Amino acid sequence: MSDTPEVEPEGGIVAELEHMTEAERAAHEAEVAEAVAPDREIAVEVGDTLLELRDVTMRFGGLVAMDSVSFSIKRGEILGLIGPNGAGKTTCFNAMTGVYRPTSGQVLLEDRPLGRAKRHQITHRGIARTFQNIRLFGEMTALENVVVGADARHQTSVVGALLRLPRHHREEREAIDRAMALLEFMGIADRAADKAKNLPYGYQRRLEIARALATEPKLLCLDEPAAGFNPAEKDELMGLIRKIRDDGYTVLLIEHDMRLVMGVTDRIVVLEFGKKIAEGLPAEIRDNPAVIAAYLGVPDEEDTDGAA
Ligand SMILES: Nc1ncnc2c1ncn2[C@@H]1O[C@H](COP(=O)(O)OP(=O)(O)OP(=O)(O)O)[C@@H](O)[C@H]1O
Repeated sequence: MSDTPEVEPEGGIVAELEHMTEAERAAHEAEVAEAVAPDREIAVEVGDTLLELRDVTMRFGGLVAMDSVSFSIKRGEILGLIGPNGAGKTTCFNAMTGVYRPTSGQVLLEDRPLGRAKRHQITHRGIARTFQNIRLFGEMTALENVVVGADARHQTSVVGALLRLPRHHREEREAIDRAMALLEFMGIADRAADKAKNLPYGYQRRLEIARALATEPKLLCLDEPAAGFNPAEKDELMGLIRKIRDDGYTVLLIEHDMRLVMGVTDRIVVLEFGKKIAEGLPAEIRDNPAVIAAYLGVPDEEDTDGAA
């Protein structure tokens, strides 16, 4: 982030796409997918535990936002984290990403406790997240926002950047190429050169995801990515989340829209008043009496959407 380059999108990539044959386009899409998931061996180990919460408790004064919560996320899965408002879902993300340190209990990534690791160290270890309220650099272009995300992975030092050493140049070029591939993967490459603040809302949400992916995370945590979306946009987002997983990423999803959650997740963990009340396959969760009771009297998602 010390030396954010002036970033120009690759010459006419979107225009080029329009003139491609079907075969050329398929080959190009495969290239994009390859660029988006550079660490393909992650897919080989699908099923191992990637992240584990062990009896995590999070207190704020007298309020217990998480009460001895335990669950794990397996590599290659899409895990849903649901629960009524105030159940502790975002607190759970915050405890996993170094925003808060658990009052007690442990978060382990690949069997190693996160311990006292700071946010940037946790990003380096492989956890990336988006936020309920969009947090982009509004004055930067879409492409620059993603390049800044990729900066978290750079090897070169500040001195290297200041002296414009060849290694710095190479990394800068690679970061721009990968950022462009990420924008394309998320379907927003046509606005790469626009300032983030001028992008339509749906583009901003997808840009947040592209930026999180730029850090090459082992685990991508999405906090209500469909907030404010209409049904068609939600369907598109479901497709994107599946595509991200199919590219070898593991996804943890907080979402209020039950149709989206049931339609895209492999497993679901349910919180209520800071406690885990259920865990299982979407069909099991849908029929679980404790879950149904937790949601009774809670406004329908159609009413709460857009409020985030
Ligand atoms: N920094 C904080 N200080 C005090 N209380 C907090 C803090 N962060 C969260 N809480 C409280 O912890 C509880 C859980 O909040 P959290 O935001 O995790 O719920 P949530 O399940 O994400 O809710 P929503 O669906 O509304 O986003 C709430 O009662 C909230 O007020």
